Amino acid sequence: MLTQQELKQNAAQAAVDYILPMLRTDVIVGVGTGSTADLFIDGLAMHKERFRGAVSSSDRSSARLSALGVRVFDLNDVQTMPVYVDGADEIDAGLHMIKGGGGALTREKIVASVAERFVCIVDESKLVQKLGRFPLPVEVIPMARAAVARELVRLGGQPVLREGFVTDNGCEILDVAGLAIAQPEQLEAAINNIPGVVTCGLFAIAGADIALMSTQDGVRELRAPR
Ligand SMILES: O=C(CO)[C@H](O)[C@H](O)COP(=O)(O)O
Repeated sequence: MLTQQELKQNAAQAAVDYILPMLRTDVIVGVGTGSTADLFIDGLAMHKERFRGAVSSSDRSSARLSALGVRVFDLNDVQTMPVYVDGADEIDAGLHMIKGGGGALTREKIVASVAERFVCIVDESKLVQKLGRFPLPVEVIPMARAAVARELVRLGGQPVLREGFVTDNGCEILDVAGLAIAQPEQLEAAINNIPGVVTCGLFAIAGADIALMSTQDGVRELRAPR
């Protein structure tokens, strides 16, 4: 029986194997944030001579990449990336995700939007029939925290401020429990439209293109049905 850590390691290694054919000395790789992404960074860094560098979605991942000798680029200096690799807190069969457990959701959405392909690395515990068991992180401008929270209650959620946490963008996170996420694209748009919301952790309008999901029987490749 593989532990969750071993499952994460297998998903991360599968992503390294998946992107190896894309690496060239002018290629920049998009890199996510979290414990699974950390394992991907460690594996990726072993091939650092084969690609130019990385754009990361958090100060934490940038520090890990730099410490392992991978050059970290500012997204403003990068026009294209073949791939963005990141974990998720939940993923459904349509490859819609909830992300932001680590608080990096906004930069994750930005870097992913520039990359040609989003490869999600998860262990099978993250696969759900319907998103919403994991409280949805919503990054908010601090002065709008209470106003946004009232709107989230109107949408049926129970927002809780992530105490003592400030994002890399100097903002706050509301973790919203109790949302029935029947239509993830519509809910993502509705929440992102609330004044004061920087972004929400639903990645549904643009979900993952491929998920490498590790199971007790090996890594399964899931593709978005679009
Ligand atoms: O969205 C994220 C961070 O903001 C992570 O991808 C998500 O929280 C999954 O993390 P882990 O791989 O540690 O389970």
